[in-house]
Amino acid sequence: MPERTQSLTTGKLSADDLAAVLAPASSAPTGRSLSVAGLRKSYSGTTVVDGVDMEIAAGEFVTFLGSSGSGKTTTLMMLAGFTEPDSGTITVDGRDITQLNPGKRDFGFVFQQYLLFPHMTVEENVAFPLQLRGVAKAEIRRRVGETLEAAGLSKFAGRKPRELSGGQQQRVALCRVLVYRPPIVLMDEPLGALDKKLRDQMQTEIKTIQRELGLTVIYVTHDQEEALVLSDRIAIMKDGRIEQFDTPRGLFEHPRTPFVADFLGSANFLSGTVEESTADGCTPVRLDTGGLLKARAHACAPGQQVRAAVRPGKLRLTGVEESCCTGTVETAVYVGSLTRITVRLDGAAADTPPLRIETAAVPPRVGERVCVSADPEDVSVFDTRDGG
Ligand SMILES: Nc1ncnc2c1ncn2[C@@H]1O[C@H](COP(=O)(O)OP(=O)(O)OP(=O)(O)O)[C@@H](O)[C@H]1O
Repeated sequence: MPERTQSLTTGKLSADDLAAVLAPASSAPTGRSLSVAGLRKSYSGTTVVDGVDMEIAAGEFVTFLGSSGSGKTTTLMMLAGFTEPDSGTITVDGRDITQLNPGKRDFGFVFQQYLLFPHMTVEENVAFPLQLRGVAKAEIRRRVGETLEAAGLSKFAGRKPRELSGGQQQRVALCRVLVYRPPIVLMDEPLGALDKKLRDQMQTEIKTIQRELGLTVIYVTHDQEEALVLSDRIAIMKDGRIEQFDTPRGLFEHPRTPFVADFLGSANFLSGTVEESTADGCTPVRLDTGGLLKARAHACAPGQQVRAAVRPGKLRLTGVEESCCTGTVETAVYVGSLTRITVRLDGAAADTPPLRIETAAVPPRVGERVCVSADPEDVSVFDTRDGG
């Protein structure tokens, strides 16, 4: 059965179909590059966006990820032109658009609230942006028809938004943006109101459409998994600043701050003092508890107070080696594909949290003596003076 027929019979959006319908004749990416420099915003004397700088390439999928109140939406609203920055510049393909009103920017927007016009049918909603742009009636009919068909929404064309499910409404909202092929699409928690299963499905669809059309997408979420699935790069935001702007792998494997190490996934933090570097180029850290943990090469001097960070899945339970830390297993909980273990290191103060370890190997028993180590490449070191 051809894919399009399949998508219609299942009633699901076929991302490939939608991309094929909307793709421009040329194979060049439709997305534009975006550059942000020194973006700031305060409300009543409180700075909520504090000097955001970033370069986003044409066709890139970039996500702002951070906890509530970290300034994600305010930054997005400044890019959109709905919020005026106190200072800073925004350029698209080298053209300064900082003072341009939102309508003139020609960006596409998809929000958590679908913001469909309730008095208009699905068809009228999707046609609206083309009417605004003065597209000829016959062309509007053709494009709207094709877009709705590809999205598996043709049979709902005459319905009002209130007669659709949440997922269907969000698909209409997506169609309404993609129908006019904006060079940059801004999305603020667009899947936030959908249940987990639908969210997972729509993530894949959004990613396929973005990639195939070469759209530049800037996305806001506080859902880590969603950010990892969708993004080429993620900007981790904290207190109005970008803590790190990097690929998902870069953030996971080379976090530049303790906040990033702990925010994405989670990390064990161990205080210690740097010892003389060894011939293998690693940074040995003598933990306050007494054990030795080797970290990857890091610019720090012997005697420096640091915190070493290592993810639960990267700690190994081994026999006694030179660079390991001994301790006792406190808990071991089987959770399906792996076992979550906590280990109290010898010498650890009673009020320090135990080490968290995840292993797919046969787990030790509670009360068993173990030796904990890690590949130095998986151990990050942060200077305590930098909040580490
Ligand atoms: N119009 C406004 N007037 C006053 N304060 C505001 C305004 N808009 C946002 N803020 C404040 O700015 C800070 C950042 O808000 P913003 O909505 O950008 O955060 P966010 O990271 O998107 O959070 P969330 O995930 O909860 O949406 C918050 O403390 C918020 O209360």
